[in-house]
Amino acid sequence: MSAAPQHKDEAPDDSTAPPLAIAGLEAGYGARTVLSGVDLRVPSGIVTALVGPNGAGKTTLVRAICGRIPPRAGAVEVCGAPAAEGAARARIGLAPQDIALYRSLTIAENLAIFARLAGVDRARVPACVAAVMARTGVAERGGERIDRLSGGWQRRANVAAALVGTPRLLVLDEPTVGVDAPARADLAALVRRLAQDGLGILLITHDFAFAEAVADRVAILAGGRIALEGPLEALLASRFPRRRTAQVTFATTPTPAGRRALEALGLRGDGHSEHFTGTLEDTPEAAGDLIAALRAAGLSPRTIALEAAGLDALYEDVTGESRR
Ligand SMILES: Nc1ncnc2c1ncn2[C@@H]1O[C@H](COP(=O)(O)OP(=O)(O)OP(=O)(O)O)[C@@H](O)[C@H]1O
Repeated sequence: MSAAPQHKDEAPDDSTAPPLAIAGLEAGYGARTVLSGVDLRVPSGIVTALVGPNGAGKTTLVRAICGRIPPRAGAVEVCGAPAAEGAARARIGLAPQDIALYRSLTIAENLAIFARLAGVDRARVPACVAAVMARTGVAERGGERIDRLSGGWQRRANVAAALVGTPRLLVLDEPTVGVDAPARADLAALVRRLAQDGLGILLITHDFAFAEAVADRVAILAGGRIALEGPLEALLASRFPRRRTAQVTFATTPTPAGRRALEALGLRGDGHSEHFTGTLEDTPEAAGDLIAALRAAGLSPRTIALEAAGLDALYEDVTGESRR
């Protein structure tokens, strides 16, 4: 990361401190407590994916990180500074879920505005814009209006805007919304590159495939705290040793009796869907045994897949919510 101060608010930070350190955070609104003891650390060069059910408090956590709501207890530090302080805010780049760009302006024009807002000296704005465009790979579209760009390019531009102040912590809030498959791969490569550059990255997402593709670590927010955190592979190995995820789909929603039979086999759906998931012992007979058990229950699935357990299995195990 560039160490040269680029703008007036850029206070020197404690470069040995992690980009983000949250300890015992309690936060909420009025009488409502949303976060009740969140501990989370995002080191430099690491992508941490934060997942959690709707309403778990992910947005509230982002607000606390950006210093927009004060901790009721505990601490949120960005590069060693309390989140409410200017030195912390100057070190955070937030790419919000809603694209935060002027739609009728070009990428370069947007970045120039954000650079000025971040306090970059007028004379240094063109160099800053060029550097950010090169870093995020948007230079080839720099002269195009935001509203003429695809979802993928808009998301990239949104990330570029978050980087104009040379942050050490990048917060990506649902960066794959509206992005098609090829552009998702490009976005994943960009996120990995930014982490390799040394940024600490907090990725808030419902897109588990993207999280699995880019994250070094995952954190599951549930019940007001981080219920589980660590490298995905290690978490899977400890939670599901020799387990496989079973995905079973039906042409139509099974009857209540069929659903009860599926539940007895350890397969859960969301109540309305044709998709059921569960985890099974990873044995050579697992597939055959499952097919036989489904037949015995009078169920004829359209597809059956046995996969290595992934983030969705972990999420379901921790939150009790099915992702399918
Ligand atoms: N400004 C607010 N005032 C009062 N309550 C709020 C406010 N913002 C959020 N909440 C409540 O706090 C809880 C957590 O909301 P939050 O938006 O942080 O969850 P989330 O995990 O981001 O959800 P989603 O995945 O649906 O975006 C919810 O019950 C929500 O209704």
